[in-house]
Amino acid sequence: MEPLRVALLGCGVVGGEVARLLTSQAGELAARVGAPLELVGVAVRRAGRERGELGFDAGLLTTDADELVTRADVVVEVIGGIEPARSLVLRAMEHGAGVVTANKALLAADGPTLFEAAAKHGVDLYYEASVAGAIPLLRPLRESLAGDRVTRVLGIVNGTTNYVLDKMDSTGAGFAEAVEQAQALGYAEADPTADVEGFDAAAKAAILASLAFHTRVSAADVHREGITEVSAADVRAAQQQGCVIKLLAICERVTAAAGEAVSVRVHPAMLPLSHPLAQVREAYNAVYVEAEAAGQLMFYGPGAGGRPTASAVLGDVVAVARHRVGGGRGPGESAYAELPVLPMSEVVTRYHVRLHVADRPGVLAQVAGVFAQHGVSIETVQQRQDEAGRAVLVVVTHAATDAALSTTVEDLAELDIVDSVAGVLRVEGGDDR
Ligand SMILES: NC(=O)C1=CN([C@@H]2O[C@H](COP(=O)(O)OP(=O)(O)OC[C@H]3O[C@@H](n4cnc5c(N)ncnc54)[C@H](O)[C@@H]3O)[C@@H](O)[C@H]2O)C=CC1
Ligand SMILES: N[C@@H](CC=O)C(=O)O
Ligand code: NA
Repeated sequence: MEPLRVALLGCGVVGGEVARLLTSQAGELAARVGAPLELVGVAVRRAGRERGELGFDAGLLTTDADELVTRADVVVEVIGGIEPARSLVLRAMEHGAGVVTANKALLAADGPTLFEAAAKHGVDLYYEASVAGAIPLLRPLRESLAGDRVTRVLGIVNGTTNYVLDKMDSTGAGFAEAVEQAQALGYAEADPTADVEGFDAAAKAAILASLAFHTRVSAADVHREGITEVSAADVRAAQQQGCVIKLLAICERVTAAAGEAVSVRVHPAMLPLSHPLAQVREAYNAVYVEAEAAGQLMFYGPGAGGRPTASAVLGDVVAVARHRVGGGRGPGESAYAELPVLPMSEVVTRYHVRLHVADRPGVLAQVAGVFAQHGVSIETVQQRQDEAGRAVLVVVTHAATDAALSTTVEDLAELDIVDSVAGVLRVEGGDDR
């Protein structure tokens, strides 16, 4: 059988490992595909850079990615970002190549353009590595659950922020120090702002919601909050409550006034220690998928890092290559449901509110009154003293709309007896969620 030509775009953390695995496992991959996979070129940004041990012939390096994509059967895009990745992927498809990408930013920004191009040119588009690294998650959603009705996807989908929050919680590490460690371990994006500000998780949430609900959801549709506002005091407050703070991606099918809709959000949230997601450490990811017939499924594993991510990329390369050998194509875009995306203000959540208050009679009644005015029911209230001897009131609410909760907090801040709102965090994983 003629070899299948594989072109690799990008040779960084993920690309370097993809090249190594393609070369070191060549024999087994050929047996699984039914034809050898021949690495025909590796596009890099700069020629002549010191790259250490490559694991493949240095003569394959090229700075002409435009040319490389015209002479491949399978193009692997692991450059990241929107351009030139998008133009290269589209050019590869025009020239008849199947595409494998790990690029969630591109898929969440302009997925429909890529799917339409793949359909037009009759080629595959696979992207398992784009969400939750090595964990097989997109293929289960695209294929295994295609006969079911998914109602909810909830999980930790960013390794860097989970690593940072875990280190802050377990070792008391500072935020900046933990981010640097995550970068050194190859978990963070080229610009770690994408991780800590929640952009990476929001892109992944958009991809998950699109697949789960057969609806186009882009990154711009996702309510996004990162972890930069999470303080050491928040982490301690969560611990006092028997909780941890995690950055969660939550995609839900909801019934709104106007009919069925989806809500898609990424934000830090307190989770009780008894919740399985609370036990997810370091850069691991874990995602719950709830479907009407299947019930609750959980996917867990390494969500970031060069080698685990390369595993998912290689799995996709094998899938595309098998189609080239045996015929057939992977699933295309499924967006027939066209459900509207619910604004965050209408989403139902719970809050944990920490207030620095005057320590005198009547304070509790005034605070409770503000919650009542907004129709927000209180689950628990505790008063304690912080390290500086100030009175701290900790209120945990029942579920209410996000709009009601945020106006409640605004009005609390206006009360004379409230010195400051010390922290506000959403709470997930309780009995009513
Ligand atoms: N690192 C990880 O844990 C994971 C990364 N990903 C995704 O994989 C992709 C790659 O990520 P990393 O390997 O971590 O990034 P990286 O920054 O280590 O590698 C990207 C490489 O592409 C090169 N590049 C930039 N422009 C180029 C161009 N025009 N032509 C050729 N090469 C060019 C850069 O010089 C760099 O070496 C991104 O889309 C990222 O979001 C997905 C899952 C996990
Ligand atoms: N930067 C990302 C890499 C994987 O997608 C993360 O930290 O999860
Ligand atoms: Na994955």
